[in-house]
Amino acid sequence: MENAEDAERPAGVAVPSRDIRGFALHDGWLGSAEQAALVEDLRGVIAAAPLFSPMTPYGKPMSVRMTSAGSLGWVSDRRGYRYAPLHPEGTPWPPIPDRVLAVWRAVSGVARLPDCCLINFYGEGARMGMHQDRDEADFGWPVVSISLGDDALFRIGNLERGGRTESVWLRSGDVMVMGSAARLAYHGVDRVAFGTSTLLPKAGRINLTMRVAT
Ligand SMILES: O=C(O)CCC(=O)C(=O)O
Ligand SMILES: [Fe+2]
Repeated sequence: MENAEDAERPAGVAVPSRDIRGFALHDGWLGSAEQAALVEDLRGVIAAAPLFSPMTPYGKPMSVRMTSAGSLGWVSDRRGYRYAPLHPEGTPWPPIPDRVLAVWRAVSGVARLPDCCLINFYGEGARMGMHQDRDEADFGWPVVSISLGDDALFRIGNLERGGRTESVWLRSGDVMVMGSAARLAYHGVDRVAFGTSTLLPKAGRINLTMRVAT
């Protein structure tokens, strides 16, 4: 028997294992071989579009290093946050790997494909403060997140800054969909438990977020 929530889910879209304030978590979505293949794909992306430390508009470099794949990439500098067609070095971003797009197709529930995959690399001590993802043109599209490597303590807040928050550990292979109620919720990464995974040769964590930016 279908429940109301399943009735709203388009046919063929995976059912999440947990729902935390609208953040739909697919625990362990990717097996270890798929994770390793994704890391190989990302090596190619990073070779073409090297990781860089974005400067916040306040003039402080972010602790997370970033790059992107897709027709647009997310950049930040003294002018602010935005999506740009070129890497800061002046080259186009490489295409989003098919294996990454396959995750979007399986969990996003929408037919349109993302035009940006932001790649975050968390080295030792890196974190991400509470923020909303709101540089996209239309918040009707979900954001799909893939975690690879070390465990991360992900904090979920509210539609306004402040208030009661809830935290969840994201582990290598977890996939999370941030849509509808969760799309504009504040969120951040308090810390990464460095060295908890052996997926990446020098430890650390990679998080991919696929977005429809335009
Ligand atoms: O690293 C994560 O799990 C979240 C990343 C994030 O929120 C972002 O890139 O906007
Ligand atoms: Fe975010």
